[in-house]
Order: sequence, then structure tokens, then C-alpha cells
Amino acid sequence: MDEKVILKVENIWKVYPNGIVANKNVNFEVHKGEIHALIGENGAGKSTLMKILFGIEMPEEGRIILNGEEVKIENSKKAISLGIGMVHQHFMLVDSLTIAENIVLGNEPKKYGLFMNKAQMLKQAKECSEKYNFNINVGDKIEDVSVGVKQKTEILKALVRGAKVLILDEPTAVLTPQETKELFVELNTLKKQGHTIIFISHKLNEIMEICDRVTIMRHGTTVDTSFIKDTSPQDISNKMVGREIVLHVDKKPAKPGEVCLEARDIVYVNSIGKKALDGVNLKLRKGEILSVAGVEGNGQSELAAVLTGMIKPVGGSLKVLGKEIEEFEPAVLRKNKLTYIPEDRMTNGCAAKLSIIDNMFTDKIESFLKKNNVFIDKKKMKEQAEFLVKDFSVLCGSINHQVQMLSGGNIQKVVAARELTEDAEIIIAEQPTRGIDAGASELIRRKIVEFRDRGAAILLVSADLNEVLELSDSTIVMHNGKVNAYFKDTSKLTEEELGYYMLGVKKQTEKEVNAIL
Ligand SMILES: Nc1ncnc2c1ncn2[C@@H]1O[C@H](COP(=O)(O)OP(=O)(O)OP(=O)(O)O)[C@@H](O)[C@H]1O
Repeated sequence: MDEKVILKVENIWKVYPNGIVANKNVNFEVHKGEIHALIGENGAGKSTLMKILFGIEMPEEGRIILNGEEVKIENSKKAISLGIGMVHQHFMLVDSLTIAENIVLGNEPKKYGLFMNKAQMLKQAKECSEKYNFNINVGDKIEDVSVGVKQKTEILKALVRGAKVLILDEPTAVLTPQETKELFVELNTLKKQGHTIIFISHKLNEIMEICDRVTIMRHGTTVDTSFIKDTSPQDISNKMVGREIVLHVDKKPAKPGEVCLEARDIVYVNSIGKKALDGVNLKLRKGEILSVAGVEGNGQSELAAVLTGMIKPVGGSLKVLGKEIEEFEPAVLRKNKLTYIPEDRMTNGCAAKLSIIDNMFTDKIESFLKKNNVFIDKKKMKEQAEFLVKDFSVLCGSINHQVQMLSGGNIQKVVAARELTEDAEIIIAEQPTRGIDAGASELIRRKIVEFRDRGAAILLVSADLNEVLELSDSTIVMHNGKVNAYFKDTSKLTEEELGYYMLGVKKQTEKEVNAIL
């Protein structure tokens, strides 16, 4: 066995109970001390392969060789004992505990073998964060820290448990440019200390910046591995989808029309009594894309939830298409032609156990009634669902498959296909392309611009600053439940500048912020 290879998978096959072959004959080799990117379209089989390496799924066939020896990884405990760690996109931390407590959770140092030794625990956590040059205060509570710090905690948790191979699932999806830079410095430190990192991402520019090699998956199998220095974003996208992906969406200047959504002094208090929205004002006009930027947890999600009737504010007023809305109810708002792509697609975006076709049309049954107004035109419904599946490139065996059987990105495409309907006049799109591959992301971005050009109003809540800068005409930035900046013309902004407002390092005056009204 080649000395430099730390992990090798050979001829892996994984067939899910519904017959979907998620991994077929996968061969993948990772070198000791490298940052290795794994990229592929939604549904290409990346998560399945990583779940196999972390013991969440077992393959039907194939071998995993770690440090030259064949291993069986029956569960995550075994993966951890073998030195494999994984940081998922959704953090698995206890909010009410400190960073240190989270890091040692399950392995707490004990006094007399009984009580938690707090001093020892803090010391251990501090030493670990210093060893890896992580600049954090281990005594802080998770509920008080930024997303970037939560992510560092997750990485430290894996390192404390002895991870030598670290799998990171889209680690930059929720980070500001500054936090991403910091993460990359830390990853390079880990690399220098001999750790190996598998970096799953849809972001080609980041892969080019931080990774040493890249493996491309397509239709369940690994099709190519290259050194980053020998490849290019175009080359990677060609191998991934068989064509060059246009990474930029052209758009003409906006022609904003009348105001169709107006929120005044919105206040929302969350379950722990904190003002998650503290007097938010905004006006959204027809024919414009207004984006809401912010580090996660600064009120953007709550704002989208209030505007779509998912949660009730304790103060403020809302006008939709010129009418004052008394009841902030989803049904009332939807009647006013407001549609919503929620951030949490599994909880709010779909009924996971229902089929794709049912998810697409549950609230549009009336439009499929036959002339007798009794029976549903199932043929028309099927045709329409098949059209949308094709139009949004949803990878699925059949429109009758349960949504929970789809890969994350494909679930998002089903939700987007359902919400970007012909008659939508106001679209609230929250992280619409998160977790979506570059090709499908290009398609959704183009559709959003098409809707704008047709006169719809779009409120785009996105943590992806490249998306904010590319799509939006105007931008607001949220920090600590308030709008702390309003930019009428996004084209003059840079990611770095936005990052400063997102972190609260910069702040506009109230007059500048309220220029939106
Ligand atoms: N639990 C499951 N049951 C049945 N089929 C599944 C299950 N999980 C995934 N699949 C299917 O396996 C295939 C590969 O999915 P996987 O999640 O590995 O893709 P992926 O490359 O990680 O996609 P994404 O980028 O969207 O996360 C897809 O066709 C998906 O529908």
C-alpha cells in the first residue's frame, strides 16, 4: 500500500431499500495531510459515501482501507474510535452549555470518578483550542456565540475525540467572508499538523483556494480525481455535469414599481425572551430584488417567518399589495400571491413522507379540478409535475417517490419548483440555493431574475454573499435584530464591506437605514 494514502475506498456499492443505487463502484483515495474536495451534482452520492465512512450507512459491497488495514465501520462510535470525525451542516451542540462543556461532552473529566471536574474541563478545552490556534473563549455559552464559533466548537469536538480524518460537509455555507478566511487559516494549520480533511462543497472558487486535490462524483460514482493546480473551475464543472456552468447571471437594471410589501416597526420576541426583531422597517417594490444579508441568528429568519405568517410579531404592521394585513396567517398571505421558499426545507418546506407530486400541488388542487368541479384531472397534474421535475432538474426515480428519499439539494429543487409559480407576485426566498449544485443554482438564480423582470417582487434572504451581490438590486443588512444598513444600489458593494456590517463592525445612522421607507 502506498505510504501517503491514509484512506481508500474500493468498489463501494450502496443500494437504498427503495432500490436507488446511490453509490456504484465508488473508488476514492485520500492522501495523508491533504485537503481533498468532494464535489458533484445534487444526488451524485457524496453524502451517502460520507455516511458510509462515518458509519451512518453500511455499503452492500466494497472495502474501506484505513492506514493500510481493511476496516468495518458499523456505526459512528466505531468511526470516531478509528480517528474519523465529521462536522455536519446542522450543528449538534447543546445551546445552554459552554463551548468547553460541549467539547468534552460524553468524555467529561471527573473528580473522584463522580463529579464533573470543571477546572480540568476548562483547562482541557483551552489547551485544545490553543493547540490548533482556534481563537475562541471556551467559557462562552453556545447560545451567545456566532455561527463561526459554533463551527469551530464542532471541529474541536471531533479533534478532542482523536479525529485524524475530518469530514466537513459544506462548512462555509453559513459563514461571512471574514469567518471563511479564518476557517481556511485553521484548516491549513490542521493540515500542517498532519490532519487530513475531506471538504464537501458546491463552491468551486473555495475548492480552488483551499484544496490540494478534488474528486468529482457523477451519477453515483467517482469519475475523476485531479490536483487542483492541474485543473480549473470550468474543467471541474465540465466533468461534473458535462457542460460548462455559467457562474454569473446577467441582469438588466431593475425598474422598481409600486410598493407591494411594507413592514413597519416589526418586533418579535423569541422563546427565551430576546427581541429577535427590534423595530424592523422595510419596503419591497415590484420588479426589484431586495436582499437581506446577515450572519445567521441576527433576525433574518425571524423576519422571513413574520412576513410569511409563520410566527406572530408582538408589534408592528404589515401591508401586502397596499392592503393592511390584520391576520399574519400563511393562508391569508398566500391568497395575496405571496410565496415562500423556507430555509428549513425539511420542517417548513415539505411533507417529507408525501410524494413529490403531492408536495408540488397540495395547495393548488383547485386548479386541477375537472369541469364538473368534483374530480381531479390527474393526467394534467402528472404532466405538470413531470414538467417541473425536468425544468428544475430534480433527480428522482419517479414523481411518486417520497420526498424524504431525495438528496438534500433535490428536495430544495422541489420546494423551489413549487414556490416559483406563474402567478407569484411576492416571493420570499430564504437561502434558495443553499446546498444546491452549481448547475441548479444557476437555474434558480436565473428564474429569480426572470420573475423580477416579469414584475414580481423578491425578498432574498441569503448568507451567500456572492448570491446577494449578484442577484439583488438593493440590500439591507441585519445585526442583533435590527437593520443596520440599507444600500439602495447593491452594485457598488463588495463582499468585504458587507461582511463588516454583518459583523456589526460598521453601522449606518438611523436616517440612512430608514431611507428605504
Ligand atoms: N435514505 C434514503 N433513502 C432512499 N434514497 C436515498 C436516501 N438518501 C439518499 N437517497 C438517494 O441516493 C442518491 C444519492 O443521494 P446523496 O444524498 O448521497 O447525494 P448528494 O451528492 O449528497 O446530494 P446533495 O448535494 O443534494 O446533498 C439520490 O438519488 C437520493 O435520492
